[in-house]
Amino acid sequence: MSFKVQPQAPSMPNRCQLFGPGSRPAIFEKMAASAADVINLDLEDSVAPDDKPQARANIIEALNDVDWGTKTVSVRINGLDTPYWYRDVVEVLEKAGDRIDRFMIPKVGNAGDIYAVDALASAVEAAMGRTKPVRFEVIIETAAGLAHVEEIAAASPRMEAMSLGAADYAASMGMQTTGIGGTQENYYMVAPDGSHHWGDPWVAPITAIVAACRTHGLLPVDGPFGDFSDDQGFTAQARRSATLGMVGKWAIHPKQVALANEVFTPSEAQITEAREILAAMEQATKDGSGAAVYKGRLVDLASIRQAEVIVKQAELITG
Ligand SMILES: C[C@@H](C(=O)SCCNC(=O)CCNC(=O)[C@H](O)C(C)(C)COP(=O)(O)OP(=O)(O)OC[C@H]1O[C@@H](n2cnc3c(N)ncnc32)[C@H](O)[C@@H]1OP(=O)(O)O)[C@H](O)C(=O)O
Ligand SMILES: [Mg+2]
Repeated sequence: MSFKVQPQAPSMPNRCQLFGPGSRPAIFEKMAASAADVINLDLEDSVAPDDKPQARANIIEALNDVDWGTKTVSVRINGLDTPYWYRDVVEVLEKAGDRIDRFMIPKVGNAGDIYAVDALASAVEAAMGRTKPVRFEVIIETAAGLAHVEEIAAASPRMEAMSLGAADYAASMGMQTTGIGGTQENYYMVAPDGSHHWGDPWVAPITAIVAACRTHGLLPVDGPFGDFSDDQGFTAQARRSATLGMVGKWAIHPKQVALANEVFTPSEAQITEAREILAAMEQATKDGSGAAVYKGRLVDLASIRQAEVIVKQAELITG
């Protein structure tokens, strides 16, 4: 371990982030009634330019009037290359009351983008006498965002979570794809027998995001999976992300919420195994040993840390 101890990510459930366009207020109550841990009310790419002012007004009304229960509520503002984002920040913070928890900042390219939103949010909060600072989550979805992922993670004490936006990321990187996340038809290896084996083109940005988040104590989150008719594909993508250290995934349709919650909630079998490993290591420690054999395989002090990840995830969900 480095002399600098790795900070803990915020202790909050973040298994599923359900999105809905701010221009579609009829679904807000349904979003609030869903089993998602986080709600993302969108002002960015799911809202047409002419609808932005009305979407802002809808979101402000919903933040004041809808019962969001214990969910984390986040508003995705427009990108810093647009004329909309400053009004998103100012109007929402001036009028939305205390029920807003996070701003999601899309297409961040460097720490300066976070600084700009931080400065504006700080000024509005001071002017309004707001005592609850809004927290930030960002989307890594450009080449610049990936290149500067660590400085972005460290950019502000407001930072809480970071997601991969597979569609914009693919566009920015010039990837030859049209699908949003998951298996991409042309990303395959050919085995000696000529059969095709598909690889995961998202593993590099996911790993970079997880490393930046873990270094700076943020929650790493997998973004959208566009084909909401493909449950198997969603679950496979979510399982890969969970295996690589992400804590949750977006849902762009309500049917994806249960799928995400299932993957990012440790199963009974995973929890039992983790507890058995901890028990085996407790016995090993009593016996004066730093290692033990569990089900025919080595477990040691690192296994304690691995098992504790799963036990802590389970405890976070059950409270
Ligand atoms: C890719 C980049 C992104 O920006 S992703 C995030 C932005 N996108 C969105 O926010 C889209 C969110 N989803 C939707 O708008 C809709 O779900 C839809 C358009 C995809 C489908 O809506 P539709 O009404 O046609 O779907 P139905 O199957 O008919 O709905 C069934 C039922 O559920 C209700 N519903 C629909 N959507 C939602 C929702 N989001 N939340 C809650 N409830 C919802 C709907 O009203 C129906 O209700 P019922 O009639 O049964 O009562 C990213 O940035 C990148 O770059 O990667
Ligand atoms: Mg995007």
